[in-house]
Amino acid sequence: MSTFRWSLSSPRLSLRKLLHNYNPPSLPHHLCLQGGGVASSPKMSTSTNSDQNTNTHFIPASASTSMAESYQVVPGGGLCSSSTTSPDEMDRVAEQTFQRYTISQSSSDINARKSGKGVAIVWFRNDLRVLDNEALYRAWVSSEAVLPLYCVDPRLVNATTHYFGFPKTGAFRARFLIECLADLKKKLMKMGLNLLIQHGKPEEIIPTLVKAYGAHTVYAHKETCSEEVNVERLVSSCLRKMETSTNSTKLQLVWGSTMYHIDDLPFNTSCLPDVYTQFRKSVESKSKVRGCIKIPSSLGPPPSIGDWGHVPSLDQLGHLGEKASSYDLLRIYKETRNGMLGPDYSTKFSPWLASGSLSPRFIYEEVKRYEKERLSNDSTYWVLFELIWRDYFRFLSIKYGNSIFHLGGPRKLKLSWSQDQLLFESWRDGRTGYPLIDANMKELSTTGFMSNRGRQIVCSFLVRDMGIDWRMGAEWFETCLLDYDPCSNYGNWTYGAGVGNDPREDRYFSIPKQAQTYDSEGSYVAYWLPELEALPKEKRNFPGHSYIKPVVPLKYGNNNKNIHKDPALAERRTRSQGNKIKGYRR
Ligand SMILES: Cc1cc2nc3c(=O)[nH]c(=O)nc-3n(C[C@H](O)[C@H](O)[C@H](O)COP(=O)(O)OP(=O)(O)OC[C@H]3O[C@@H](n4cnc5c(N)ncnc54)[C@H](O)[C@@H]3O)c2cc1C
Ligand SMILES: Nc1ncnc2c1ncn2[C@@H]1O[C@H](COP(=O)(O)OP(=O)(O)OP(=O)(O)O)[C@@H](O)[C@H]1O
Repeated sequence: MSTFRWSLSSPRLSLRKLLHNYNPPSLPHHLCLQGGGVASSPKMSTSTNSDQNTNTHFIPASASTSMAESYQVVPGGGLCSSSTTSPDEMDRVAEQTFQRYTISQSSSDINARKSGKGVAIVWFRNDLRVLDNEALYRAWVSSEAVLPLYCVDPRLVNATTHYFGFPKTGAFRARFLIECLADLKKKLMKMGLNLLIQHGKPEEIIPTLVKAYGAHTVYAHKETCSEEVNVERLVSSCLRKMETSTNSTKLQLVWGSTMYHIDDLPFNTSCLPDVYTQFRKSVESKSKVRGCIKIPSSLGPPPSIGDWGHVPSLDQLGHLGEKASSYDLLRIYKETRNGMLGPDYSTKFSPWLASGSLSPRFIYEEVKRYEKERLSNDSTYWVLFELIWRDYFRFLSIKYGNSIFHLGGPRKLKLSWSQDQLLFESWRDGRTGYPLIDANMKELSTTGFMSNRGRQIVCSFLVRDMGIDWRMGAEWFETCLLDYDPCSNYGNWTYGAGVGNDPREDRYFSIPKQAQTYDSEGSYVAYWLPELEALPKEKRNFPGHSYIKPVVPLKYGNNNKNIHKDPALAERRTRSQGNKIKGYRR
């Protein structure tokens, strides 16, 4: 069988370590696009020690490297067509992808489009890509010289989450960001530009640059959540303050984070359907996904800059010495996507989508190409189906504003919740006594990733079995996730906590049932909890006295016999159960 694999072109990234952590020999090798190019972004490197910031790697002794080597997110995007893609091959696929999504300088109409004068700044945010980047394209069209800029904003990297004070950006995502920036810089240089990296607040840096280079416009991608929108407002207002009778510089915000463009929705976002299926059916039948923006392959020269700055190091992002620590898969994605173990069950596109290194429209075009050139089935469609979820949560964040971050959620429900620190910590650290929960939480803190199935299960357990304030879980995810995106994270948490737009009233995930269905042989739990490996397969998820005693009983379950006997914890548990019962009486 010919085999193909997903190949994002993406950052040389710590996700490699993540994948390194996966990969028991029994992994199903099946998830992949074929035929060339699934992404256009930074690349995932095979080299763990390839830059000076990468001196700390998490590679568990038990992990074999072969799978990690074989599951590479390919530079330049593209779906590779071999089971052992070499770096050379990946570079070739990346180059082909780049050609496909750019316009050659010799193309006849290319210069006809470029009419602008002076300097335009591109302020990169969560759009760390060159392909399908409308802000970059518009800046090029409207100027003689483009100045690409990234601001290392202390509010993102050296800050804490809103309510519970966890680190705002954990070590894995910080490392991922570094790799995305390094890759973006390299790509821009290849196109005759560079990336100016400055440390500080955009509202302070941008006006200074505008003044120094006489920039007439600042282009950036529009965000939707209040923290990011506030920064947009501050930048705009600082630019307005600089305005003189001869000089006015505008901040031009461009939409580019979703597969369906906001202007192509068949409704205003204030009337967005609250139920996902209605949203999906409506956009599928009435909207069209726009083509990717094709950008010239050469964009330079940039304005003359003395010091372009360096890609930040991990310690500059507040993580001194911390551990950050080919196959034809697309055709069977629908059957595998609920898996938990290994690199191949799902696409792993999310970190690149969240950093904007990868555009969802790019995936759309590549899936369509795969369908045309190879095959089209439920699985190929299902990737788009999942991407519509991502769009849905992004548009919901516009409709519901800050309520997605509030305890009562978009439905403004007044439920009572526990903030029991001990229970929360047992969840966070993977010590609840339920192997499926503990394995997932260990995977999260060790790699910065967790499967969608795992996220739903641990969310349900925290809010429904422990009765804990869902925002504690959401903020912990905000700290840890490589693919943290405020809309998808808080959207899914409000949904899972029953304060969002879920038409189902009590979305309870029964752990025994989930374990039997998705980890029937206990391979996943044994991978993350090696102490369970020696048990018979059918016992690994139900280890009884061979494992930590469960810290709470299940809401629907009869495992109360074996509950933790620590009286303080038991007392707290009773309280939190009380809260929970009260909380769920609607
Ligand atoms: C409690 C909870 C929190 C989550 N937080 C985030 C988050 O911060 N960032 C994030 O990108 N996703 C989040 N998700 C959604 C989902 O779990 C991840 O997108 C997915 O697991 C990423 O793996 P993948 O790229 O292999 O996904 P695949 O299964 O291959 O799906 C392809 C793409 O579809 C999109 N997608 C799939 N499922 C969802 C979903 N439920 N909601 C939104 N988009 C989806 C993602 O962009 C994903 O990359 C969360 C889900 C839950 C239940
Ligand atoms: N990108 C983001 N990531 C995480 N949290 C965010 C993001 N954007 C906004 N928030 C959250 O949104 C909330 C906004 O809080 P803020 O105090 O500004 O307003 P509020 O009083 O909560 O809301 P409102 O003004 O709508 O009543 C905070 O919980 C903040 O953390």
